[in-house]
Amino acid sequence: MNKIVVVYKSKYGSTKKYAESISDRLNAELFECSDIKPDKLNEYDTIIFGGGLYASGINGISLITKNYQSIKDKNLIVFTVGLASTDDKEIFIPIIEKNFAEEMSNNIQFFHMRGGIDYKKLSFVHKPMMAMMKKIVSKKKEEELTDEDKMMLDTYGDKVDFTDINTIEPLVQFVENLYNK
Ligand SMILES: Cc1cc2nc3c(=O)[nH]c(=O)nc-3n(C[C@H](O)[C@H](O)[C@H](O)COP(=O)(O)O)c2cc1C
Repeated sequence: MNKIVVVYKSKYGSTKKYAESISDRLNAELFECSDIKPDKLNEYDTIIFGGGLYASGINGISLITKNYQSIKDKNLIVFTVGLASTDDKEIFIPIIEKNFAEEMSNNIQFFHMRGGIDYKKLSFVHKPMMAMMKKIVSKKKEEELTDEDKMMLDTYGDKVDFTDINTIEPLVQFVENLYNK
């Protein structure tokens, strides 16, 4: 019997929302990252991991990278959730390069979804981080600003929610195709 698991790490809830919908659609078991022991991953033949983006790091991704050798023969899927627009997939190349060794990134299927931010709810660690990022970006010349920088400056201090559950569809179809071959 084929088994699928969805594991997620979510600080403010966007990644959790996507992970729950993906597990519903695929009839997959669902775990918050800290509720699953690495050994348990061996029970599944498809592992879907989702994590929020924090300063280009993927929250919780060490579950996959640290245990890669024992899970590398499985279907591995990682989805990220961040504020940045997902229209241009090129912007995720440096994020993948930062988080994974080349062998891993060649063997993992990636998907990117959009999250949100509510500055009022940021933790005591994240609030000054965002203030620092704003300070750095504000010093850039207009022509040096990336789309991501502009979006951050436009939404700084506010509450924005770009989550769109329909954007799980490519991931869901990818996994369904694995089983319909
Ligand atoms: C300190 C901090 C750093 C962030 N860095 C990034 C980033 O590098 N790229 C990005 O797209 N979004 C970034 N975000 C936005 C989060 O990824 C976004 O809020 C996402 O919805 C978080 O998902 P979660 O609530 O499931 O953890 C950052 C947010 C905070 C608070």
